[in-house]
Amino acid sequence: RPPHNTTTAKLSLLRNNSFCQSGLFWRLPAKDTCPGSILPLRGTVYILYDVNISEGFNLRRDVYIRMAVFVRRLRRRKRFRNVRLVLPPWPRLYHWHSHGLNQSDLMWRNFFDLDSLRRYAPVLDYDEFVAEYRQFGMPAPPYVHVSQAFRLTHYEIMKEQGIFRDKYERITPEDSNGRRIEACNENSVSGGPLLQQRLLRYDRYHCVRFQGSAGLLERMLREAIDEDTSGIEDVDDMRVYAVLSAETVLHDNWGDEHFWMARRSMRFAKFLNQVAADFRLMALSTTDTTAGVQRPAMWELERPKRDARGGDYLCAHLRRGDFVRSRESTTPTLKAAAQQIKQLLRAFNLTTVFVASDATPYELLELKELFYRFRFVHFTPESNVQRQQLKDGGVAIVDQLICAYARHFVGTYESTFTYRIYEEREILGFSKSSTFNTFCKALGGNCARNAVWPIVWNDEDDERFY
Ligand SMILES: C[C@@H]1O[C@H](OP(=O)(O)OP(=O)(O)OC[C@H]2O[C@@H](n3cnc4c(=O)[nH]c(N)nc43)[C@H](O)[C@@H]2O)[C@@H](O)[C@H](O)[C@@H]1O
Repeated sequence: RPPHNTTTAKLSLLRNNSFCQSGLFWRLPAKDTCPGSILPLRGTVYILYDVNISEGFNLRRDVYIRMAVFVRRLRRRKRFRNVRLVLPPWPRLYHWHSHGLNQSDLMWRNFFDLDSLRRYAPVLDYDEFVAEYRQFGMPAPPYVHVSQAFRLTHYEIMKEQGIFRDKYERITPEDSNGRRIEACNENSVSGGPLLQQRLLRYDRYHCVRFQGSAGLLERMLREAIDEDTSGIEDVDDMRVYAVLSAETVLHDNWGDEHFWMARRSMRFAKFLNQVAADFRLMALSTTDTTAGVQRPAMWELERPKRDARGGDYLCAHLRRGDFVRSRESTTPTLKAAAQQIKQLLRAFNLTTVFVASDATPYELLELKELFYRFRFVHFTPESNVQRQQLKDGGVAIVDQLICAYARHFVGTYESTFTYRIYEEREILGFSKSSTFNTFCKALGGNCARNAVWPIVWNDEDDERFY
């Protein structure tokens, strides 16, 4: 796709612009010729981002946190006071196997409560962004003009004289031996398919070696804004930038109070919570009250607690799929997993196990047969209508929400799916011992355990941290 020429774009917009006839559409227009709704958008910087195409749902959630913490902080800077983070449409993910479902280009509101996200950081779903952007007077497609797109890639050698320094540099698509650097291929979707969006064009594409935390992105964006600014007359223009392979960016401070505030703001969409609550009630006789969990209407009202009891069931997250082959040495067989679950059920005097898994239906049947003296519960959508509504991503979230309310939880070694359940239980107020548990390869083995990253609270006004 050829880069779009900015000047041509500006001129054609000027000709067609029915809203803002007083000047270039992204400048502050005269009050009498433009809709009042766009005046507060003066100087907006829209940051679009996307993630490596092969990453799964739960790592993507972590990348969101890095970006959300970053833009919330960035808002403090004068040039970025109107910054917006544009949420990348979910492409069809590698793990979403179901057929007959519309699973590409999904908006975040299919999975998350956007109002809740927005009370932490200024975010827009992609279609909201396009609608907002069009108010600037874009009369016809392509509506969105990204002035610079940055495809991030790692440095080949991370340490200089043994030291890991924050740094970035724009590079050419070939290495010093003239070999093409695949990550720099402008037509590749490996950094995320964002630039393929039908209504979007970009002007300049940079391949960037990047090493450092989200704070370093500010420098990269400032440099871009400086390049795009010719003088006093366009210093406050609206700008759009895109960052691809944003998983390259590290957390400013992983696991601190900012991480946890952003994480707590990631409440799931209300209808997913309802499906999970109905299932917990009907299949597991569990309510918020009987489980003793905290879940105020707003995440800001949550407070530290450690006395959640959980429903009368144990939850096991048993990762199968690619883990069976790629992590063979740490992933238990079905039989070994069943042995470990049964030992835990006896230890906690429970009779019901809820299993969350990406196992095939055949594997699930095989597993169920190993629990003939216990109750084996697994969630599947109750109807085709519900399956269409939830999609594979929603089913996985319902699984997580059921595990989050269990008396005891055990998860899979090095699965981000398991880690997100740990976090949810930390927020809900469970004891660490009921949460941070990991399957071993075999019963009784001395095995590697997942890291324990407990929640960090700040119950005072968070403004003082900036
Ligand atoms: C090593 C890496 O691990 C990463 O997996 P990992 O961290 O477990 O976790 P995720 O990145 O979320 O990817 C696993 C995906 O598999 C499905 N899945 C896994 N467990 C369950 C479950 O209990 N219930 C349901 N309904 N679905 C499940 C779901 O679509 C989920 O997003 C992968 O994303 C990478 O591709 C790579 O394999």
